[in-house]
Amino acid sequence: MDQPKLRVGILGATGAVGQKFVELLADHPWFEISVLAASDRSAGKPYREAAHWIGTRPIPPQVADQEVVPISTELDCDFVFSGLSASVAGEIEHQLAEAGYPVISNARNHRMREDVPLLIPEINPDHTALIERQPWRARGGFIVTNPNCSTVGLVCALYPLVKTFGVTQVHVTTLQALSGAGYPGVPSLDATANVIPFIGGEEEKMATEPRKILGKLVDGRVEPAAIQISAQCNRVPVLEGHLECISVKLARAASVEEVRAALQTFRSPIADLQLPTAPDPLLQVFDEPHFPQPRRHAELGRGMTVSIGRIRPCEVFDVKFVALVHNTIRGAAGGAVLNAELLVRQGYLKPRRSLIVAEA
Ligand SMILES: NC(=O)C1=CN([C@@H]2O[C@H](COP(=O)(O)OP(=O)(O)OC[C@H]3O[C@@H](n4cnc5c(N)ncnc54)[C@H](OP(=O)(O)O)[C@@H]3O)[C@@H](O)[C@H]2O)C=CC1
Ligand SMILES: N[C@@H](CC(=O)OP(=O)(O)O)C(=O)O
Repeated sequence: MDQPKLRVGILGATGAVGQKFVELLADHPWFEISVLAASDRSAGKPYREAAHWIGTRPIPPQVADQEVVPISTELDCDFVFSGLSASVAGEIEHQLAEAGYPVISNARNHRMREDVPLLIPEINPDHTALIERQPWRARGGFIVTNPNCSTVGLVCALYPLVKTFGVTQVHVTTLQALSGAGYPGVPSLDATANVIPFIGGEEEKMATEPRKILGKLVDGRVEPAAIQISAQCNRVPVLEGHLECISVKLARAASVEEVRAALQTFRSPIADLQLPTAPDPLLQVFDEPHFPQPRRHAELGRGMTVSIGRIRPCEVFDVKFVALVHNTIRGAAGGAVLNAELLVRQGYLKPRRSLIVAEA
């Protein structure tokens, strides 16, 4: 890109997802970190003191001593990424959009709002048109969200089948990593050598979010896809990577080989946009019967690839397989960064100063 880097703020920069944003944005070719914002507990401290750093690489040196600031409507940046706790994200993101900031959010609060895109660039890049219906648009502000981490893996795996054969019913059972619960997350006495068969709100999100993402944009509104989804969600003692066992009823009959071919040959509609964070290919299909595995494959495509394996006939529906998604990269910070890259290419993200000058 032949223009200066856009200056970004990270809301919730000290949290588990905020730290992933810091890692992914430290050397980003289009964006530079300008603001690190968190709660009053962290404000005023250097980032290395405020964040309990859980990354496996050191804190990027350019932000280690940067002061964490409180969240306000006068942040010195062109747009913000939100990795805020859902307990506060709804109100804060709303205020920032109202103040004219584009908000690229990872939190659940605004995902199902009618005028907010629930975006996976490889699946529904056209849904960004919803931005034009948002009440904050005239002042330059808007909100775009990315889906729940398990939803992302499910929808990426389903999309080629939806396009090629149609899908009517889905049953999915998840095995979700501990990092999905943030830090410090699940108590060690619950998590160690154990499985917890409940993640609050997760099954409801998996049943509803895919219908919006796979929905069609008609007269500026999303008509949800008519797919029935039943989800069962479990927390397992894995660090990163949600594994999902998926059974699918197709709208028209297809052999396992046809299903495999649809997944293997899927080409993303944004493949030619050369977005820095987009994986190529989006889907990695394994033939080995014991793949994909979280420890071995979650990092594929720098954590942005969705891996698929064990494609076989289903005795109840038509076909079943396993999918793996990196929950804090593709399912969280990396997904949001890719959303922002698409918004740059579509002309929605620009230097904020130029908008303010144009308004004056
Ligand atoms: N972990 C994951 O895999 C995924 C998480 N998400 C979502 O991403 C968001 C962040 O999750 P995660 O990083 O795990 O959560 P954490 O609890 O680790 O981090 C929460 C962040 O929010 C900040 N915060 C909390 N209260 C306030 C407040 N009153 N004002 C300003 N900032 C505040 C915290 O700042 P401070 O440190 O100062 O308290 C911290 O930076 C959540 O909405 C979560 O649901 C989505 C998909 C996947
Ligand atoms: N619930 C997810 C993480 C999460 O916070 O999801 P959401 O952003 O949809 O609330 C997990 O535990 O793995």
